[in-house]
Amino acid sequence: MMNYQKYKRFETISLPDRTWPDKHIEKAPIWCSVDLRDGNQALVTPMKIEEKVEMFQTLVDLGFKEIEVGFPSASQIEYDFLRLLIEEHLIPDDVTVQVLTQCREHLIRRTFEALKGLDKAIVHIYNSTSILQRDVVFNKSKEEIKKIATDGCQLVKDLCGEFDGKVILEYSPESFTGTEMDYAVEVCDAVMDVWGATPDNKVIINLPATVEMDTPNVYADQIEYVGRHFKDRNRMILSIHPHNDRGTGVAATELALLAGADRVEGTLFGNGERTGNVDIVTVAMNMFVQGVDPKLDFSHINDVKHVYEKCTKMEVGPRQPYAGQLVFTAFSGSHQDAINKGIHKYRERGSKYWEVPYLPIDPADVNRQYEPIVRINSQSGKGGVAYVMDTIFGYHLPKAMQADFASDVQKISEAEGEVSPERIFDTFNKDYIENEQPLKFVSQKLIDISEDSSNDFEREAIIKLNDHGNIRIIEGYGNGPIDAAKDAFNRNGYPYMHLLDYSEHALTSGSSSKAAAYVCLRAKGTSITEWGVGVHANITTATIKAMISAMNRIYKRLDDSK
Ligand SMILES: CC(=O)SCCNC(=O)CCNC(=O)[C@H](O)C(C)(C)COP(=O)(O)OP(=O)(O)OC[C@H]1O[C@@H](n2cnc3c(N)ncnc32)[C@H](O)[C@@H]1OP(=O)(O)O
Ligand SMILES: CC(C)C(=O)C(=O)O
Repeated sequence: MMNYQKYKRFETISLPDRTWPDKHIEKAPIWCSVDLRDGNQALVTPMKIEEKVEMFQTLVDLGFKEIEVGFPSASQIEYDFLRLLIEEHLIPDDVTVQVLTQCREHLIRRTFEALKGLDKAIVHIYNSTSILQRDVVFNKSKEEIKKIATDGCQLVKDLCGEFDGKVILEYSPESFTGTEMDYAVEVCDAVMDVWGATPDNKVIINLPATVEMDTPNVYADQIEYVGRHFKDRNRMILSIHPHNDRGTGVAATELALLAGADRVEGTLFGNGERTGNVDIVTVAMNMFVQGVDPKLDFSHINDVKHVYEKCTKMEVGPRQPYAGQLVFTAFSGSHQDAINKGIHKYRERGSKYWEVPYLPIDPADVNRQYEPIVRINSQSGKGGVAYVMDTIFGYHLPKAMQADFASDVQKISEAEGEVSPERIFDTFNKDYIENEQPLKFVSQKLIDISEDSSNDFEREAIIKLNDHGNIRIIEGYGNGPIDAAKDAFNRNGYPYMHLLDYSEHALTSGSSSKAAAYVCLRAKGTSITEWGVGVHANITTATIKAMISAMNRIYKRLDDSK
C-alpha cells in the first residue's frame, strides 16, 4: 500500500458561478515561446549559441511574435546570445524578445546592460509568492514578499529612463497555483500600481502553474477568479504559464483560455522543467483541428521536430500528439478498415470537412502524407492489407479476395512481427503473379470469328503455355475473350472450372500502361476456390495469366491435400 496519507490537496477556491465551462476557444491567444529560457534551463546540456540561434530562427518562422530568449544576467552565454541577436540584427521588427530576471538589483541592472540597442523588449521579473516558498525559501511575511515584487518593478521603471527602447513589463507571481488567490491579486495589483499601468500601457501579468498541483478545472477557476478580482482588468494582459506535473498541462491551458487568459507561455513539444512546460504544438494544433486559426504554422511538423531534437538533444516520443512517429499509423484491423473506407469516402465526396474515423487530422496538413498510415502486424485485418496494396502499389484487390490474401500476410506477421509494405507486395507477387508452376503463360492470340458462319461463337482463343515443362498450344471458343480462354482450358484437360468472380483495372502506380486482372475459379466437382492475378499491358493476356495463376494455386491446394 503506498503511503498516500503523506499528501494533501492544496485548498481550492469556491467559484460556483464560474462561466468558463460554457465557453469555447474561438481565437488564438498571444503565444510566447519560452523554449530558449524555461526549456533551455531544464536541459541536461543547455543549448550552445549556434543552437539557440537555430531555435530562435525556427520559432520566428513558426510565427511566434514574443520569444523569451533567456535569462541574460544568469550566465555569459545567455548574455552573449542576446547581444548576438541585437548586434547581428536577427530580431525581425514584428517580434519582441523577452528576458527573465529575478527581482534582485544586480540581476536587473545586468539585464538592462544586455538589452542595449534594442528598440523594444519585454522585461519579465518574478518572485515566488506561494505559501510554501514564503515559508521555506524566503522566510518572509506577505508584505515583505510583496515588497520584493514592487521594488523589482520600481527598479525596472527607473532603468527604463536610461534605455532608449520601449519596455513592456511582465510580472510573474511565481508558484501562483500554490498562492492564496486574493494575495496573488494583491501583489499583482501592487506591481501594476507601481508601474502606472493603464489600458494603453498594459502590464503582462503571468500566472504560472509553476508546479501543476490539481486538476485543470481548478487552474481554470483560479484564472477566472483572479480575472474578476484585479482592480482593473483592462490594464493588463493576462498570461498563463502552465507546467505539466500531473500530465494535464494541455488541458489546464485550454481551460484557462476558456477562463479568460489572453496569452500562453510554453514550449515546443513541452520541453521544460521536470515533466515540462505546456506543449504549444499540441495546444495550437488542437485549435487547428477545431477550425480555429492557431496563428502558428506547423505545416512542416517533422522539420520542427528535427530542429527541436537537434538543439535540445531530447526526443519527441512516438505517441506525442501530431508529431510522434506513430500518431498517423493504425495497426489494428478494424481501425485500418475504417480509415481505408473513410479516406475513400472523403475523396469520393470531395468533402469540405475532414471526417475520417481514427484520424482526427489529415496527415497532409502537417506534411506527413508520405508516411504509411496503415502498418501491418498480427492485429491487422484485410482492410489494412488492402489499403497498403491500394495506396502504395495501386492494386485494388476485389473485396472477396482481400481476406484470402490477408490470411497469407497474417501467417507472416504471426511468425515475424510487423510486415513492411515491400514484404506485403513481394508476398503478393510470389503468391499470385509469379506462381508459374506447373503452368506458365507463353503467349495468346484472340481471333474475331464473328463473321465465320460455320460456328456459333464470336472469338477463338489460341493459348500457348508451358505445362510441366512441355509447350502446349490449346484452343477454345466463346462469345468473349474470357469465355473463349476458359473454354480452351476446359476442353483440354485442365481443372474444369467455374469462373466465380472477375475484375480488372488499369495500374496507375508505377507501370501506367499495364492492367491487373483478378479471377476467382472453383475447380468443378470440388469446393476448392482460388484467386489468381495477372498483370499485362493487354487486358486479355492479363486475364488469361490470372486464370493460370488461379489454376496453379488450385493444383497446389490439391497437392497439399494429398
Ligand atoms: C520557476 C522558474 O523557472 S524561475 C527561473 C529559474 N531559472 C534559473 O534559476 C536559471 C538561472 N539562474 C541562475 O543562474 C542563478 O540562480 C542566478 C544567477 C540567477 C542567481 O544566482 P545566485 O544568486 O548565485 O543563486 P540563487 O538563484 O540560488 O539565489 C538564491 C537567492 O535569491 C533569492 N531569490 C530567488 N529567487 C528570487 C527572486 N525571484 N527574486 C528575488 N530574490 C530571489 C533567494 O531567496 C535566495 O536568497 P538568499 O541568498 O538570501 O537565501
Ligand atoms: C518565471 C516563471 C514564470 C516560471 O518559469 C514558472 O513559474 O514556471
